[in-house]
Amino acid sequence: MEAAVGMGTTPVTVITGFLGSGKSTLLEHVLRERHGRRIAVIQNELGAGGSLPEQVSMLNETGDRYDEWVELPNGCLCCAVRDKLTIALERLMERRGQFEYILIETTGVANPGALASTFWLDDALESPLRLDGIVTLVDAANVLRHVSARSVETGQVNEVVQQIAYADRLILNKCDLAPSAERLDEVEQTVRTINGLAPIVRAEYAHVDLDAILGTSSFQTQRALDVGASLARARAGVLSGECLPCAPMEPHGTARDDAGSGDAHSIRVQTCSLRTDGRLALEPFKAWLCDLLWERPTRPVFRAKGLLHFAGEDVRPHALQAVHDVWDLKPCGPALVAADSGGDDGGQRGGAAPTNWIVIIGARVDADALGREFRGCVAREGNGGAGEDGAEEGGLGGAHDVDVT
Ligand SMILES: Nc1nc2c(ncn2[C@@H]2O[C@H](COP(=O)(O)OP(=O)(O)OP(=O)(O)O)[C@@H](O)[C@H]2O)c(=O)[nH]1
Repeated sequence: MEAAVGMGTTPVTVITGFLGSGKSTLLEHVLRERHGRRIAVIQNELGAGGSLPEQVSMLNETGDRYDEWVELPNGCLCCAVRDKLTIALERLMERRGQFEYILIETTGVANPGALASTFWLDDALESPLRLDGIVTLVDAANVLRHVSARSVETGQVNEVVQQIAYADRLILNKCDLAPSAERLDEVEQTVRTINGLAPIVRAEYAHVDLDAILGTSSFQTQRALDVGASLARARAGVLSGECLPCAPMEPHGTARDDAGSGDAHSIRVQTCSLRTDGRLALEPFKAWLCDLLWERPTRPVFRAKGLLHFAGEDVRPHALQAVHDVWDLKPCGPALVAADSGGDDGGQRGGAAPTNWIVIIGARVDADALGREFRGCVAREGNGGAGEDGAEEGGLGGAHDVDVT
């Protein structure tokens, strides 16, 4: 890794990539490695706006947490909360001596070009900060379907393509989920046609050599402007079918991001955050989840995360992670400490009823219906919840038709 910060500027690396591609996994890898740097992290997640994303992504099995964590409010960094990003960066700069590097994790639908411009458009940030590079995670298991999603009416370039096009470094992640080496080569070739310049590193669980992504001084303003111009021409149809094999998007058209900022995201991504108190019945919850992820093609779910509590022996909170049709459920953090009620508590073994959270990101999300269904999973007499065993040790998971097409 490059040793110098250079002329007193603090380098910033932007970590981007579509929903579930492995950004938080990379962040955890970076923060756990012995790299000798004090790193401040700015995290921006779509969804709850409360503490759920932080709990899910940053609590490990022993309940460790990281310091120097700045969480931005709900909304996307590239548009709705861009001003908040500027303020967060300015605040961090007041504590400059306490860290040497800044990492920004964007939402899965951010446009890194809009984000990068923050660094040359804001005078207050331009001199103390230096955008070192944009690192884009590419989900080897899902990227082909993402880049080929089409919208004949709009001809829009989608977020996945933008994120790949603007990258200074590309991580082809989730290589373990590719069905064959040939398919992986095909995925890499497709990525290469969108961005022919950025080095590509293949990875599993975002395990990469940090020298390949940090301190690379790889960001160039002129290249970012050129990429922006190419994408704009592709959007206008000029480059359709030439440089970017991607231009069109899904038939459900252009959508404004949830926060209604005025910056259009091309994928109609909607987010809903659900919560319910009590302990959930494991089997009904699993059945609902599988139905949600696998059986509703007209309302696809791209991503779900949750912090859940089940009835049964294992009273530890469980983190749910789902990306398209693959999901897993693992214990995270210590069990809630509460006095055992001793009697019939409707499956609330472990004492006071805990709160379950789930964030669902998808298309045509019907929050009311999902809320009812989620609440229906609370353990009670008759749905197998009260008194049944909880999640198995080591976690549960599911995969359905995991294909790269
Ligand atoms: N099999 C497999 N799973 C992975 C890999 N990398 C990450 N995951 C899993 O994929 C899920 C999503 O990973 P995250 O790191 O949370 O993805 P993200 O890009 O931060 O997600 P969003 O912030 O919601 O966009 C988690 O369950 C990870 O454990 C990988 O290389 N292989």
